[in-house]
Amino acid sequence: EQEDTPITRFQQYLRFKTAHPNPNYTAPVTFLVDQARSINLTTRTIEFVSGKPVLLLTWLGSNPKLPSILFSSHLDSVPAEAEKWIHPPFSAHRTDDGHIYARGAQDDKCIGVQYLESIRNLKSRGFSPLRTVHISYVPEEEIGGFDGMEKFAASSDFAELNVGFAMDEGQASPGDEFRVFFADRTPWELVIRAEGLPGHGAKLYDNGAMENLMKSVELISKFRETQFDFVKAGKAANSEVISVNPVYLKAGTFSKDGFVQMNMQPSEAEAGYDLRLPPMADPDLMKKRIAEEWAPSVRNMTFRIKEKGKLRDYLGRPIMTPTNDSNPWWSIFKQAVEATGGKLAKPEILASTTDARYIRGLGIPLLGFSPMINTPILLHDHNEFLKDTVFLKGIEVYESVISALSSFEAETDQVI
Ligand code: MET
Ligand SMILES: [Zn+2]
Ligand SMILES: [Zn+2]
Repeated sequence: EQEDTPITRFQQYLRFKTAHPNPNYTAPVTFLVDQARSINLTTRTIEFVSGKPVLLLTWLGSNPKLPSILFSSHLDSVPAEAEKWIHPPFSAHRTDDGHIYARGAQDDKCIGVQYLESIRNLKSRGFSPLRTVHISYVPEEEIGGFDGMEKFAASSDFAELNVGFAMDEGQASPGDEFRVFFADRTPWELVIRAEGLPGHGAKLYDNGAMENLMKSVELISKFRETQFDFVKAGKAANSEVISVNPVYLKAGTFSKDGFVQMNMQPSEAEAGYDLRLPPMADPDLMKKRIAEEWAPSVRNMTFRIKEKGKLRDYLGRPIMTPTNDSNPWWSIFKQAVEATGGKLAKPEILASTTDARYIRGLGIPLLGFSPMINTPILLHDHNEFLKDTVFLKGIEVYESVISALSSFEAETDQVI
């Protein structure tokens, strides 16, 4: 018979095949509901979009009138190329030295289970919260959160939770200080496209689609380099500059079965980019540069931007959570981490993007935090793993954080 411990429960959760493009949401939700019931949390599943459940767990506080605390994580994962891993990505294989390999081990199934395990421990010690504690498990984060947190955060169900402070995923720390994030960069999907006359493969002529696309690709690479130079010179963190990385190229005279006519210069060419803007960036300036330099109509070019989030909240402020004494939640959080013997690194902007932006966008303070120290940053990489001891330490950290935050007495009705 298999033992039932925090580690085996983590492994069980890791084994659900939650990778896009076909994440299994049913099985992990059933598992989490069982776990939640075993420690007497109330459970509720809301489907804003059919087949894409949001699971909400609640631990009622003794003063439910006070604003509540929300801990969130996402159910889904990015794909994994199984054959390139040393252990299958949904095996949750645990090596003799305690490394647990799985897609999602760091991003972000660890926190999903740690929230529950820490509440299990707090309950067994007889702790009861003053403020209500909610835990949410949301779908679709890895493809933008549109059918997940975006809809949940905009719903009356969410408003009724009266959330005063929230936490969501962060990132591993290779050093021995925990990392904490007060803002995310905003993602844009950028597609630039060129059209031109097709031509014989042997002909030199101007304004072909490929020619024009390649010119833009070069310009974008140069811009990328200038941003990266700031990072390399130590003048800015990765997350403080604008990143623009090519993710696909599409051109060529192809037949349906993949045959390419090598002596044709094609009439259409397209490139896709992942572009991320830090909260202080000027989106209009970026759009101007794209329109005038990267996809100018004089070179027969067009572009599309899909903005997967806003840079400003409803009051027009950059979407950021204060990490100083003006934010009492920050001080409580910091002390709670330090009470476990942990140290916090200087708060950062997250280079990638999480569902946090939808909650911060409502004016609710939120910190991104995944308690993993002395751990290489492996999210979205091959061989993602988390060490068992690091996972267990994280449970202890959340016990401290959840008990401290949920015991905070002051009314905090003002928007921070
Ligand atoms: C692009 S929306 C966010 C999806 C994912 N978390 C990322 O940062 O890429
Ligand atoms: Zn994530
Ligand atoms: Zn991710």
